[in-house]
This record gives sequence, C-alpha cells and structure tokens, in this order.
Amino acid sequence: MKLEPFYLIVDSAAWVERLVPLGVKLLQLRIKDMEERRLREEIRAAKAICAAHDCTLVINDHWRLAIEEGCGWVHLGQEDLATADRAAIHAAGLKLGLSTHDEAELATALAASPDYLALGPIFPTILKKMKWAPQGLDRITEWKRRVAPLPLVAIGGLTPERLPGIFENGADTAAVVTDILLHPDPEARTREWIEATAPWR
Ligand SMILES: Cc1ncc(COP(=O)(O)OP(=O)(O)O)c(N)n1
Ligand SMILES: Cc1ncsc1CCOP(=O)(O)O
Ligand SMILES: [Mg+2]
Repeated sequence: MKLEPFYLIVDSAAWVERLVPLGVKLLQLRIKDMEERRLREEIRAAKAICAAHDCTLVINDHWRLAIEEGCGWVHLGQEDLATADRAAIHAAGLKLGLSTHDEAELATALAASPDYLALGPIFPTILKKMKWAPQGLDRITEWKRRVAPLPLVAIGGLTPERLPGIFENGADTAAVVTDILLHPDPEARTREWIEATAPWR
C-alpha cells in the first residue's frame, strides 16, 4: 500500500477545517483529555470535512469511538494497543497504524498486523516528553528494512528542510505537529509541506 507522504496531526476539528481544504490528504485527529460527548462531536466534524476533501482521517487513541463513528483508520501507541480490542478493530474493518520507538516495540507492533508503522522521535520534539533519545536518520533505514513492505512513517521534530533526509533514508511518510501548528502562518506552512513532499507523492 502506498501512503501519502505528508501526514498532518492536529488536535481539533477547527484545525481540520482550516488546513484540510488546502490539499492535506492524510490527517490524524489527536485529542487528549476531552469528555466523550465533545470528542464524538470533534470526530464527526473532522470526518465530514475530510470526506468532503478526499482526505484520509486517522483517529488517534480512541478506537472505540472510531468504530462507532464509522471511521476508516486508527493510530495506537504500544500502551493503547495493549488494552485495545484488536478483534473488534479488525472486525470493523479499521486500518491500523502503530507507534514504535525501540526493538521490543517493533516486534510487538509487527505481530499486530498493522497497515503502517511509525518510528519516532527522529529529531528532538517539544510536543511531549519522551523517554527515547532522537532516533536519527540511520535508524530510519534500519526500520524500513525490517518493516517493508509496510509503509514507514517518520515523526518527531520534522520540518520541510529535514524532509530529503527522511525520505532518502527510507521513510514513506513524514508526520508533523509542531512545525505547522505553532508556525506564525500555519496555512502558508501547510502549503510549503505539500510542495516539499511532492517529489515523494
Ligand atoms: C503517526 C504517529 N506516530 C506516533 C504517534 C504517537 O502515538 P503514541 O505513542 O500513542 O502517543 P500519543 O500520540 O497518543 O501521545 C502518533 N500519534 N502518530
Ligand atoms: C507524538 C509523537 N510521537 C513521536 S514524536 C511525537 C511528536 C511529534 O510531533 P512534532 O512534529 O511536534 O515534533
Ligand atoms: Mg496513543
């Protein structure tokens, strides 16, 4: 399966409304700490906008709501995966993306039959405190060798300037939060990302 090379991660339907119409084709809704009723509304709104713009929507963490709302993709970390009902996810036809940060997590993730694997953090990230040191570019090459033919998503500290290094070392997709959402002009930066990823589309 070929995965879109630009993977935008946002934390609200409002961001989806702002940025997806610019031409984003793969988007993750990553919302932490929200009560279920509001979360469901956010998912519904994001789903409608993505459907209208032919953008693949991935729901982070909330696999039950993703099933109930008829979404197509879910992204889970290793702790999420340990408590998720994989049979229910599979039965609902949801595609699955999984995080990996080290060898043990890679083995666990590969055994769960994912549709893509993510490796991070490639560079230092300010989004969240992580116990793993930056993986660096060589690690991408090693991970690609181990996960192929599954698509490999690189995440953590990515910028348009860093994309050639990511893709030349074997990543199929570059995921981003901070470089776009904290940019003074998120719309312009999103367009830069779309253009910068064009050679790998
Ligand atoms: C594409 C992608 N890669 C990694 C993550 C991180 O997932 P996880 O380890 O579960 O951490 P949280 O994002 O849930 O804090 C991701 N969301 N997306
Ligand atoms: C959730 C996550 N998992 C690995 S790095 C990361 C954060 C990446 O985001 P940013 O693009 O803000 O560095
Ligand atoms: Mg998670």
